Amino acid sequence: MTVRIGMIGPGGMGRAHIDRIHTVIAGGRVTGVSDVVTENAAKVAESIGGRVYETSTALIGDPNIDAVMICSYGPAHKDDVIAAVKAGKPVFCEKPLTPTSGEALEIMEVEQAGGRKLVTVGFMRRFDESYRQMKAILDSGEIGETLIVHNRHRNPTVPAHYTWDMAINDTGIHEVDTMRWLLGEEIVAVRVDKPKKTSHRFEHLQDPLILIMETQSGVWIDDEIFVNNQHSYDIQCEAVAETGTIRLSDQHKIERTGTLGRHNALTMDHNQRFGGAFVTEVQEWIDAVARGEHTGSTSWDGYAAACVCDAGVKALTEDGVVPVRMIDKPQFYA
Ligand SMILES: NC(=O)C1=CN([C@@H]2O[C@H](COP(=O)(O)OP(=O)(O)OC[C@H]3O[C@@H](n4cnc5c(N)ncnc54)[C@H](O)[C@@H]3O)[C@@H](O)[C@H]2O)C=CC1
Ligand SMILES: O=C1[C@@H](O)[C@H](O)[C@@H](O)[C@H](O)[C@H]1O
Repeated sequence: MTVRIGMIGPGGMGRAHIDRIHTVIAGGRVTGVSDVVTENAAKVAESIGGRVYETSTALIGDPNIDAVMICSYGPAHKDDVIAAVKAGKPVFCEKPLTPTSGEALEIMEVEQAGGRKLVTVGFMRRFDESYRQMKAILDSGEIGETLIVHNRHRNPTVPAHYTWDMAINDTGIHEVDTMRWLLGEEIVAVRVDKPKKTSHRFEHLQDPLILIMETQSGVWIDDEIFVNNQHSYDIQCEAVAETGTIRLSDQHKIERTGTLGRHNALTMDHNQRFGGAFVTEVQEWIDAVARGEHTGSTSWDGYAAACVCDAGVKALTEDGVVPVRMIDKPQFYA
């Protein structure tokens, strides 16, 4: 069976997923697209020999679409995720599930009422080989309890429409989810430290910033978020445990040695750095859809991450520690 996928919002991320699905991933094909910019939808549909839909509602409602992939921007996710769930279709939604926790709660309510887990959130770092190796070592207990985790999330630049809160709920949300998964516990409190701002790019951003998080058991996490570093997509993570530390190694693909010394080729974007993780993530989703099962992060994960981000966004405008508020995990997501 080939899973017929309808893609909503084939921009940069959506087109990269289409390319993966049509070249290296087995078992699926994007057969329809919709976009608020209809010319974009038409162009992408033509390039893949697929159908263009006037609206996402029409795409979701078409019985010839088996599953839905949402790659529009965060604030547009909720309505389409809910429509797909109501139509009983598996839906892969790029991160963030929603920028705020209230919207994610609405999704969970509709999903639970339908009685089937249908929503998968695109937190791809869970599928990255190097993060997986870190987690396996920490879970084995061989270096004791984890005490501190240091993270760095750096981008060369971000577009002008990147709003002030996105440093937390669009960028930092990757570390929020990865830390919940890596440590297997919830984050209970956050603080944002605000260093001197870069003179490059946008006045409306606090860039860089340091997001400080604390987990239920007291693990202390820091995350430097710097989205206009002008040089590379630089993701770092180091876990400090009782008798050892583990960190992601440098993510360069090659190293050249010559008269000018030794040089790394740094990754410049998410597709270069996490290409392998995206392939594994989307392959597992398509396989699960074909079997009629759920896989990957749930709406609960999208909700829990959004709760931490809500507190982080508040902490961006206030001094001091902000507690994270979330409901108890429903049995449905256990
Ligand atoms: N996992 C990762 O590392 C990454 C994830 N993303 C996520 O992917 C999503 C898309 O990001 P990009 O592709 O970078 O953005 P983009 O701006 O390149 O593409 C978004 C597309 O969605 C369309 N769109 C916007 N609102 C819509 C609506 N209501 N209905 C239908 N189409 C709509 C736009 O016209 C555009 O074609 C975001 O949720 C973003 O956070 C983006 C980059 C990396
Ligand atoms: O998800 C992503 C973008 O949406 C986000 O805006 C960037 O900051 C991240 O590095 C990238 O992985």
